[in-house]
Amino acid sequence: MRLIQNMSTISEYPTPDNSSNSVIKIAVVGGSGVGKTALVVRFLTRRFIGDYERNAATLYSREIQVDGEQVAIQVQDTPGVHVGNGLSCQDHVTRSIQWADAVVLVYSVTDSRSFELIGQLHQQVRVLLPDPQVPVLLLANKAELLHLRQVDGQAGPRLAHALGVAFCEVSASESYSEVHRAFRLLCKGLATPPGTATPPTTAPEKRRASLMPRPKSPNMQDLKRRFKQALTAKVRTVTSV
Ligand SMILES: Nc1nc2c(ncn2[C@@H]2O[C@H](COP(=O)(O)OP(=O)(O)OP(=O)(O)O)[C@@H](O)[C@H]2O)c(=O)[nH]1
Repeated sequence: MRLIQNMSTISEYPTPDNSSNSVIKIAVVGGSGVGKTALVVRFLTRRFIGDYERNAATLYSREIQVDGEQVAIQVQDTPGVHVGNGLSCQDHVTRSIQWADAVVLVYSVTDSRSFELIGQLHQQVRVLLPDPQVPVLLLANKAELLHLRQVDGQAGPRLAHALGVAFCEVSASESYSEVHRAFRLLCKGLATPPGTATPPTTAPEKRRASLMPRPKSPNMQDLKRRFKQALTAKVRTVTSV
């Protein structure tokens, strides 16, 4: 991986529990050569760099603005997966997904096999991150290569709808704004509104949980009443024997 200015590459792999609670963690997964690195670099630096070595899993860190708020994000660019006996790179992908607050599933519109992988990858995401509130984005890349298109323009939105995830079609090479919009869409729901920042001691799971609807708090009076009723019923049963 060449050195990219204005962006810190932290390490090959994130340690799941030591990152700050105020960081949004995004895992980018998909088939090989679909443009994962190009997309991440485009999003974080605005630049398209066309030539990368094969990705061996790189974690990028950056601060971005989401709705006027400065948000720290970490993006895990994972190695491409292949279909064989199951998915290869399973371990890398598994660890990245487990670590993430949000997931981007990438395919290239010029590669139908990368599209066919999405179903399995999504299944893996839902097993590893069963909370339905975890944002997942299906991202179709290389949209400008019209003459090489293998995946129909309607197939992506249809699949996204069936999986219950967001969808964007972009070209990392042609458009920074499309890529930026797609990632922002993902970050939007995760950015903590001003004045409601969670204390840094809170575990990352708690922040995710805070996005879920809270169960109604139990009414103590009602609980006492129900407890009393249950006891009375038991006493009645015992005395009637
Ligand atoms: N024409 C075009 N080429 C792109 C686009 N995005 C990426 N590419 C090219 O696709 C190739 C693969 O891009 P990468 O970003 O390395 O893909 P990757 O998914 O990270 O690949 P792995 O490291 O093998 O997992 C490179 O030659 C990129 O220049 C795009 O939007 N349009």
